[in-house]
Amino acid sequence: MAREPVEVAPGAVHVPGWLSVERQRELVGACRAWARGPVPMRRMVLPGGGVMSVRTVCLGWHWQPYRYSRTAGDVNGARVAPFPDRLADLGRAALAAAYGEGDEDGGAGSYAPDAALVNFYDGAARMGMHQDKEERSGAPVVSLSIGDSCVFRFGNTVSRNRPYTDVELVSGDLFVFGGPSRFAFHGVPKVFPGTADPAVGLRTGRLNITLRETGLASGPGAQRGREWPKRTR
Ligand SMILES: O=C(O)CCC(=O)C(=O)O
Ligand SMILES: [Fe+2]
Repeated sequence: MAREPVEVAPGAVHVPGWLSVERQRELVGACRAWARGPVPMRRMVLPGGGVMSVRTVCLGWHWQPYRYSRTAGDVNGARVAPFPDRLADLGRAALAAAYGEGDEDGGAGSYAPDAALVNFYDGAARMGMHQDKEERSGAPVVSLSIGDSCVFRFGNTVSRNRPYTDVELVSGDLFVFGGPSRFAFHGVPKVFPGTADPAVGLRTGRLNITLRETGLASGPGAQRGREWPKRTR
């Protein structure tokens, strides 16, 4: 059962226990398939040559530090898998759960995510404080967590330093950041290995799926990001 949403910062909402165990199992199965390709899940290489500890595969648009493209020039040159409609539906439901918004323009019903990053963390993986800022849309980011619990550090829009709030994200939790928090720094300083419920189908590790509106393509939904706060940085 979903517990009450908690507003961690203005526009940043944690909804514990939002995904049912069945839905989590389904997503774990889907992530296994997405991880195989056409662009395989891999550790991203940063422009300075460092290699991320998290493994990532993208849907809809390929993200590599620090831009989106349709093809994965940094992996195998293949075009990324299309963005699945059911993830867009899940994104709209997530926004409604976090913000309680309906079908009005700019509300949950008009959310049209077109890119997903699927991240896998083993027990030693971390993600440093960063902003999700390659999107041209100011629409919220929807984040779903499955498997091992972690510390999710949610900060401010000015720097990667304090003030920030550490939130424990548990399997099934939803976290949405939009509005004034859309371009806040955030990261994952710690994963707790072995804390996952085996019923979700992940023996070890943590999966995180973020849904984003890139604002990059023309077509339905492309202008909807205008309804959300414009990025300022
Ligand atoms: O793993 C998480 O909870 C956050 C992932 C994230 O920030 C990202 O993919 O940009
Ligand atoms: Fe992020």
